[in-house]
Amino acid sequence: MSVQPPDGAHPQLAVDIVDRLEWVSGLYPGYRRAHAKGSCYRAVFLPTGAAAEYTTAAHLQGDPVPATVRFSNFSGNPYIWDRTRSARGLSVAFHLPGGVATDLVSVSQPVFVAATPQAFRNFLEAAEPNMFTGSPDPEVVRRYATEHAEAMRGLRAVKNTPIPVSYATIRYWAVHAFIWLDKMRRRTAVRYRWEPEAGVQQLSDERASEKSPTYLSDELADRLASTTVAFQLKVQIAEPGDPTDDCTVLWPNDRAEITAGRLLVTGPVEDQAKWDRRMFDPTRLVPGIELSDDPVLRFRGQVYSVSHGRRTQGK
Ligand code: HEM
Repeated sequence: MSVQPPDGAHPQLAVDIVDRLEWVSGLYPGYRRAHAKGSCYRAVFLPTGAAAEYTTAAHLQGDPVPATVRFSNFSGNPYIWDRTRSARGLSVAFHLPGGVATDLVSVSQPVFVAATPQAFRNFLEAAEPNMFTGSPDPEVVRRYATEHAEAMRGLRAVKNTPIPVSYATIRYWAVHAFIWLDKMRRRTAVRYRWEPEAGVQQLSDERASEKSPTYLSDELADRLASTTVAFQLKVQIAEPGDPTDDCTVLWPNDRAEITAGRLLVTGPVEDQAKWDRRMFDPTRLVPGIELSDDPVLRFRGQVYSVSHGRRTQGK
């Protein structure tokens, strides 16, 4: 297992961004500074073997792999109502022999709102609540969007995020490009997506208004008692020239795609507190996978460590 070091470390920017996340969502000691509300579940990943042609990564070959997953809501507020229109997360830790793990962290939108860590810092500055109204100043947000045209697709995705029927009826994207390496060290750029086997299902505003503040975890408990919760791991294969360094840009729809495996969620973990403390880190990789040159991806491990450090010290 390796947590790949970033090319350029930005320790001060990571601290600045975590401070700003606290300002935008509020400070909740002991909780993640983003995706604070969530729960962890046992799971198993069943690889199809289709990825083995492109990567030697141990969890993508053929044998079933035990996994732990965490479903979450985007906000840093752990009490946020589930019927809020905002992104949801699906984080997966694949457990390999010898205590090794590799993580895949995904959200319910295909692109991000910033192409660089610095631009995301500027976005948070624009999203800061005005001290008199308690809400972001629409004029400041508009200015950010004008100055960062590349953010428009991500901002639109945030605005139109569906309110899901269930955590099990959402499509989740890992957003960034990753690099797969085969036995000959040949490199292929890929992007991951979890496709829900239950289909994508969302609530109308009227139906959502009837839902309880915790309906997503309640619904998942009921669903797991009576049926299987499953996702297929779809992997888009880049063609030469497809950008790997920009998580605000999609690759064309006609790129080849493989189904790398099936994730079956089986039930809640017994030790919820232990698993919730864990840091799910998109840069925790195994041989056969490398980080792409996406600066946001390379930065995430640093900023997650700052948040993890604070919350595990009860701050
Ligand atoms: C510069 C960009 C980003 C910043 C500053 C940021 C910040 C954070 C922070 C502080 C946490 C809490 C970490 C912890 O305490 O364990 C977090 C969690 C999370 N982030 Fe990000 N994030 C960024 C980009 C992204 C992107 C592009 C995605 C899309 C996949 C994403 C998805 C998630 C998810 C799903 C979680 C919850 C992980 C879990 O279940 O533990 N983030 N983020």
